[in-house]
Amino acid sequence: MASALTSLPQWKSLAKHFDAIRDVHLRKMFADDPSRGETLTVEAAGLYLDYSKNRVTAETMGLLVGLAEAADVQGRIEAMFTGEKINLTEGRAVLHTALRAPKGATVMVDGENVIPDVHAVLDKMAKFCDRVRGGDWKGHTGKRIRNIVNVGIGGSDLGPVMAYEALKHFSDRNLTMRFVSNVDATDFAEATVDLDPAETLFIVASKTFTTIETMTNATTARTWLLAGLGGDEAAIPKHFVALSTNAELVSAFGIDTANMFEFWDWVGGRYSMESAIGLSTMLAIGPKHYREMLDGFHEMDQHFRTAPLTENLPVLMGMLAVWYSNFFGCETTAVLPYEQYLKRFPAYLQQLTMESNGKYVTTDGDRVTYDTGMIYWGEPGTNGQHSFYQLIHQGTRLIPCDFIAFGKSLNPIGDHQDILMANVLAQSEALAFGKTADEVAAEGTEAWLVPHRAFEGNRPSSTIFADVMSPAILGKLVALYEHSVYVQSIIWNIDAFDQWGVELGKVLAKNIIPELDPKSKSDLKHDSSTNQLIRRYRSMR
Ligand SMILES: O=P(O)(O)OC[C@H]1O[C@](O)(CO)[C@@H](O)[C@@H]1O
Repeated sequence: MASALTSLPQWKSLAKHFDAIRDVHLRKMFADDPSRGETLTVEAAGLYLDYSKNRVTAETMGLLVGLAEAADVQGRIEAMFTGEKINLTEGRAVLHTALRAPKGATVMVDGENVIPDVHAVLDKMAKFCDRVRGGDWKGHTGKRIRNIVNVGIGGSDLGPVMAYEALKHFSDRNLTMRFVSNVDATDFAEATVDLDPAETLFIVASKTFTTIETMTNATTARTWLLAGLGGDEAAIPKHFVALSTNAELVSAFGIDTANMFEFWDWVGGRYSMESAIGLSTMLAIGPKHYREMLDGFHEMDQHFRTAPLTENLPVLMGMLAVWYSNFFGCETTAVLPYEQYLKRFPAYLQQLTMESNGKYVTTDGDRVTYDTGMIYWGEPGTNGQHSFYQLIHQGTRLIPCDFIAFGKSLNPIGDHQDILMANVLAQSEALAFGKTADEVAAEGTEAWLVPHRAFEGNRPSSTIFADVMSPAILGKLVALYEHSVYVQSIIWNIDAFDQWGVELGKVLAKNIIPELDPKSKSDLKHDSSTNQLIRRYRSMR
């Protein structure tokens, strides 16, 4: 049965257009339209997007925008910003944009303006951060806090880690920041091996406060702290704070709810890095820089909400993703930041993009008849050039790339920045234009070697430029990808804000835990493979 999406006339026009341009080389596109490097660009909120090295023409972009209009992208954007319950399967509004709205804004959820609550939590976080950073918040023995350990996983870890790394330049170097996420005890052991419990503050970050990895690590942290401080339970409130939507479970865990920083069910885990989940970020960079980050997010939000679709950065990026996923059949997108501070950005994006758009059921409950979310991956340049770029240049798969680069370095030493920038420019040029067999032969290459040394090119990429890494730019970049993900989900008619796909494994793991005990008498009722692996593990313990 054809789906509503693929029956749209706009979809059909795109399919027809795709047949016409699928084999057109970027060399020809640039020859036919020598100014496309200037025209197929957009600049907004301090980000410059050059999408001219994509396998598109102005006509393609018009057709993609036509599809976005047909899918009512503008209406769906407004629905998100105004608190409609667009997370259908969980019956929730999706309002990460409210977290970064200014004090005077109004965003209604169930008849209540949530902005005063958002700012009350931000103010509470700022006061707390000032006390810790200023040395007024003392540990149990009277020593000031010098180590912060964020205990969380998924959205309660990836955003904080990524933001800490991204904004390290702005961070207080007197504070040691650590992040524990994996239930593998090695993560906890290595993160705390050199820390003095008397100077250590644990942030237990969990929206639900039920996540087994986080609760296991938090319990271990409690034991570690008490062991180091003579077992006095009175130490807990001075060394533990919680970030959660679940006051009841925070309290049951033994953390004073006065030391809990709240957020709400309309903030998805992977959209929460600027909620209370950002406490570690605020501790590292301070409340002023944190506000600058929120303002950066907000500027991109405003752009997304108000700019015409043809000049709307997240819309254009989202529609390009649809183009590559559904027409070229691309399976992955590489995100390649030429900025060392963004080294964890691809890992962060993996959750944002794949937990959001890894869905095969439409909002109407039907199986989709087209591909949805692509696989996102990447590494900072130039490191990736010396490992996996070979496959992007000469492999058999088409991998659209997002290059992210900056005009200035926060560490301007010698000619590093020019060399870095020359590389990012060279990569997108080489990918697009390649090197023909004739060009290779003309260099005197022996005939048998020519095919190996030729580059067919026609590999698409987008380049995003910003001035210099800063809290505001980070906010803009994250918001850009968040909104691009949403645009894709609108076209595909999937719920980008639930994550039922992670549930089954959680339930099965809970069942298996008691079965791992070698003394367990319970009959193993799994498949023969799982049964045998459990028996093996029992004997290996
Ligand atoms: O913050 P919590 O509730 O511990 O959840 C952590 C992560 O687990 C998930 O629910 C997936 O299992 C993510 O969506 C979330 O970011």
